[in-house]
Amino acid sequence: MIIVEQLSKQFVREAAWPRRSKSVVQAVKDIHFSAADGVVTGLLGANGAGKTTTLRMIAALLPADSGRVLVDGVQVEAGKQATQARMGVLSDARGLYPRLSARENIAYYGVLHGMSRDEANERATALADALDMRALMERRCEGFSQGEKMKTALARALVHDPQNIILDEPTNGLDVLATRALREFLAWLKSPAGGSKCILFSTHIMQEVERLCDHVVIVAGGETVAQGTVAELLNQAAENNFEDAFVKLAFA
Ligand SMILES: Nc1ncnc2c1ncn2[C@@H]1O[C@H](COP(=O)(O)OP(=O)(O)OP(=O)(O)O)[C@@H](O)[C@H]1O
Repeated sequence: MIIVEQLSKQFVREAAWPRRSKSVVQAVKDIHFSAADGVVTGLLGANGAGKTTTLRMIAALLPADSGRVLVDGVQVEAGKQATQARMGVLSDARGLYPRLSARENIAYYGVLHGMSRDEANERATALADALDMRALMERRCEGFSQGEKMKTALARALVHDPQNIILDEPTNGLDVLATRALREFLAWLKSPAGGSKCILFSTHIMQEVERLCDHVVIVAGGETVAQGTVAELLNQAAENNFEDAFVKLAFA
C-alpha cells in the first residue's frame, strides 16, 4: 500500500543570462492520495501536470521538498534502500542496457536486489512466460521495438516480486495488442492469484483509465484536484462522458 501526503517539489534553475537570474518551476504543489493493495490506481493528468515528478518521489528517486510517502508503512527517503525492495518501478526512460540480452537485463536487477543468480534466472523465465516474451530472452536489447523494450523493462521491474508496482506511462508507444496484453497482465497482478499487488500508474489516456483503474487520482497544476472511481468522478462532474468529466474537474 502506498500513502502520499501533501507532496511538493520545486525545480530551481540558475539561468546563464541575465546573470544570476533563477527560474523556478513548482512541479508538484500538493499531491495526496492512497493506493491500496489489490487495486489499480491511476494518476491522470495533462502534460506537465506533475505525474512523473510525483512517481519519482514515490520511487525514492527524487527528494520531496515537503510531504511524505509511506510504502507498506515505511517512509520513503530518496536514494535509500529501505523501501526500494518493496517497489518495482517502470520509469518513462526504460533504461535498458543495450548490450545485454533481455534475460541478462532482468536477472542483473534480481541480483542487485539480493537474489542468487539461479533464483533471478528462474524468475526471469517465469516472467518471460507471463509476458509472452520467451523468444526475446536471449537477444540483445539493442534494436528492440517499443513493445519489446516495455516488456523487458516491466519484467526487470518485477523480478524481485515487489508488492508495489509503479509504472510511468506504461502504454507509451504500444500498439493495440500490446496495450491489451499489458492490461490483462496488470489485471492478473492485482488479483489474489497474481499476489494482490498495489499498482500505481500514470497516464493521460482516458480509455486506459476507464478500462483499468479502480481508483483515479486527477492531477492538475501539481495538485490532486479530484479522486474516486470512474463512476464517482462522472457523478462529481455531472457528466456522462469521462473525457468531459476530466476536463471539467482538471481545468474548471
Ligand atoms: N528536472 C526538471 N527541471 C526543471 N523542471 C522540471 C524538471 N522535471 C519536471 N519539470 C517541470 O515540472 C512540471 C511537471 O513535470 P512532470 O514531468 O512531472 O509532468 P507530467 O505530468 O509527467 O507530464 P507529461 O505527461 O508531459 O509527461 C513541468 O512543467 C516540467 O517542465
